[in-house]
Amino acid sequence: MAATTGKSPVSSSFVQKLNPRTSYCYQDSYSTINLPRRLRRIHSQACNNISSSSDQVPDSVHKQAKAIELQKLIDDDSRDSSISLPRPLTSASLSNLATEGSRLRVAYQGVRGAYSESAAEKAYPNCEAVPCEQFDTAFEAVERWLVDRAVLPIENSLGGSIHRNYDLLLRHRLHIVGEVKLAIRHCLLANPDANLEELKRVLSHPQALAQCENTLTKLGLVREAVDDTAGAAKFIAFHKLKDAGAVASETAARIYGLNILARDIQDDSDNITRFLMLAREPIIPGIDKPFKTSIVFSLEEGPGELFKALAVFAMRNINLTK
Ligand SMILES: O=C(O)C(=O)C[C@]1(C(=O)O)C=C[C@@H](O)C=C1
Repeated sequence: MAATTGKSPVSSSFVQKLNPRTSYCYQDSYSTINLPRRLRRIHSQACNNISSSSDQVPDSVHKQAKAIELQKLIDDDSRDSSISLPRPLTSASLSNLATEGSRLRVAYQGVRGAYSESAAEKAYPNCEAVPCEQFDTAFEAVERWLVDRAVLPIENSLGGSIHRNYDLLLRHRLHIVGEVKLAIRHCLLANPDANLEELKRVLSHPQALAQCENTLTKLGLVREAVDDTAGAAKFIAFHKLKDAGAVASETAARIYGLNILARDIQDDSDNITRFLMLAREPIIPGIDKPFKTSIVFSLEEGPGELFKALAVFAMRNINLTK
């Protein structure tokens, strides 16, 4: 499918155009009547078939046939209780997916060479990382079954929590199924015919610019925020800019043919970003190993409300972490 080639970022308008009929079938059956997984799949096929019905046969005949077919499936399904519930991913099935070499498709925000792409590859070593223009597009790509997972940077050791991305988790209905920590080692990149003295400005993701605050101030460069680090590298390469550099990874330098003017320019050598892996279905925690569960809740205003809420965890010896 064009959206999964990994060559160019997926835009939200592109996601809209992709076979909306099939996607709606999945979505409708999932959210409104909560059909088991097997039925959901077949329900979408039924929708496709209806769309390609031949001209000679009256529509009512097709609809009746589909109704009978669907009723038979529901009857069959209710006889077999083992398949009558949606089947969430288990931790075992997840690790199989990663090691069997099946190419899991993982959406990330940015272009080739972004740190999120490296995070996707670290979490799922054999995956096909799918670049998306915006985070919303990456989420939507999972929700519409175009990809299997999305990657989301959530916290950085220097910059702290990425609040905008926490909000995205609330706006969408995806589940956190894993996390990876990635050491972020920023480079100052420039076109081969540019040199440090000529640089006046530097482009990058706002988080990356903030992580290199000291170095960039010392160099006296004007900061310009763009969507992702690799996008900045691509931009200065494409426009052959001589007065602008980019803060991005060594991988981005290689992909876009840029020179590395300085390495490890982040303010702290221990610069770690934590990324979440998101899926349509949750993992049901087992008892074989410790699991981390994320909870979001709000409280009434009042003395001791937070204390009382946190006591619920303390009394059950549950460790709280970020
Ligand atoms: O721009 C990128 O390359 C990203 O993957 C995004 C991002 C972020 O949002 O924090 C990821 C890691 C670094 O902390 C800097 C930028």
